[in-house]
Amino acid sequence: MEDRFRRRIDYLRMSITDRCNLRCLYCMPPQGVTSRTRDEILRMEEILRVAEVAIQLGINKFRLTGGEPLLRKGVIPFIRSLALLPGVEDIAVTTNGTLLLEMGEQLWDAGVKRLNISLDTLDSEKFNRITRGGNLKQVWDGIEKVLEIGFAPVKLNIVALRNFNDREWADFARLTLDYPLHVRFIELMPIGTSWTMAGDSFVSCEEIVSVIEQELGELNPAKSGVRGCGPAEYYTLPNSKGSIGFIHAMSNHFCADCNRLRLTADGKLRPCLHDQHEVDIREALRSGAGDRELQQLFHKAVALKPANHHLATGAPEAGRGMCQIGG
Ligand SMILES: Nc1nc2c(ncn2[C@@H]2O[C@H](COP(=O)(O)OP(=O)(O)OP(=O)(O)O)[C@@H](O)[C@H]2O)c(=O)[nH]1
Ligand SMILES: C[S@@+](CC[C@H](N)C(=O)[O-])C[C@H]1O[C@@H](n2cnc3c(N)ncnc32)[C@H](O)[C@@H]1O
Ligand code: SF4
Ligand code: SF4
Repeated sequence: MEDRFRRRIDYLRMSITDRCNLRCLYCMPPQGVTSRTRDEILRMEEILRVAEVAIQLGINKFRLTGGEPLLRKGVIPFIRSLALLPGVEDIAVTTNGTLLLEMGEQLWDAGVKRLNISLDTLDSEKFNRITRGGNLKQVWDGIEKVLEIGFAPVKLNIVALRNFNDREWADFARLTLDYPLHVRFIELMPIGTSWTMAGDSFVSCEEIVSVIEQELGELNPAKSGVRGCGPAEYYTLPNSKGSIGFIHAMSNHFCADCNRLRLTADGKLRPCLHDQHEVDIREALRSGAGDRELQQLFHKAVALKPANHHLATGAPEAGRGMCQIGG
């Protein structure tokens, strides 16, 4: 599919649950968000049907996210079925890593070969604080486990936060010397819970580059690139096993290259992360709509894609938080 700005849309990010076992300060309120009822959430067979229709329209890359996607009951058989659909070229998962130690092997066997794992600090006490209760060792053991299994690339997502992880950027960068990890610094976006904290906590990727270069020397653009469908720009340190990526969603947005649609856990096609428009596909699925009708809903969503987000100039709230939309 192509949108009205001639962008090719071939990537669907599917939020398979709005629930999470962590409560990251910038993503969720302490009590969590009110989850949709079981009936409101798409069943696994319904999500698979959406994927089939997406494939008919040229979408061949899928990402499972949430909430915490590995909490969703039936996620492994679902991935196995998704991987068997003709036309699927890439299945990736964005996860907080808490369940990787026990689920890594099953994920691999089901057909996932690469993972993005959120990890905002290498300090146990700070990790516990930012996630409101998480255990760093549990996540780190999971990371070592998936590296051992052979997942590649394994990417770490680090939301850059002033007065929180601003002394750790070089430590994260150093990890790439010892491990085949792709550490990615993400600019904090004002959405949901982080709407109010973005002003004080925001750090630009430019600043992170300069801090890392002061400590570790010049970063070079990654020669061979890093497999992925997203907007990160990758650099390397000499003799590193991994790379250092930057996701500058705020200071220099990448919307001109936007390639994606989202499916929310409650069955809405979402044209843009930062735009309230949504197209309901759940009712059509449940009232027996045929492929053509479902395809039309995809076309409707693609037609609603904005040229870019307007966060810098005071865009209206996204309407829901990252964990609900599928960040
Ligand atoms: N502005 C914007 N930011 C996004 C979008 N999708 C993801 N992001 C940001 O990018 C971060 C990393 O996303 P991931 O889920 O790891 O996926 P990715 O980096 O796009 O995926 P790959 O390159 O395929 O590995 C998210 O945490 C968001 O902060 C998007 O559509 N728009
Ligand atoms: C919403 S989570 C869902 C998947 C999974 N629970 C995880 O944490 O990886 C997806 C990604 O969104 C990022 N994220 C959440 N809120 C954000 C914000 N306000 N700005 C930038 N990234 C954000 C998280 O750090 C995480 O990497
Ligand atoms: S960022 Fe991921 S792990 Fe953290 S609260 Fe949001 S959904 Fe949960
Ligand atoms: S903010 Fe919207 S237009 Fe920009 S990259 Fe994200 S989804 Fe695409």
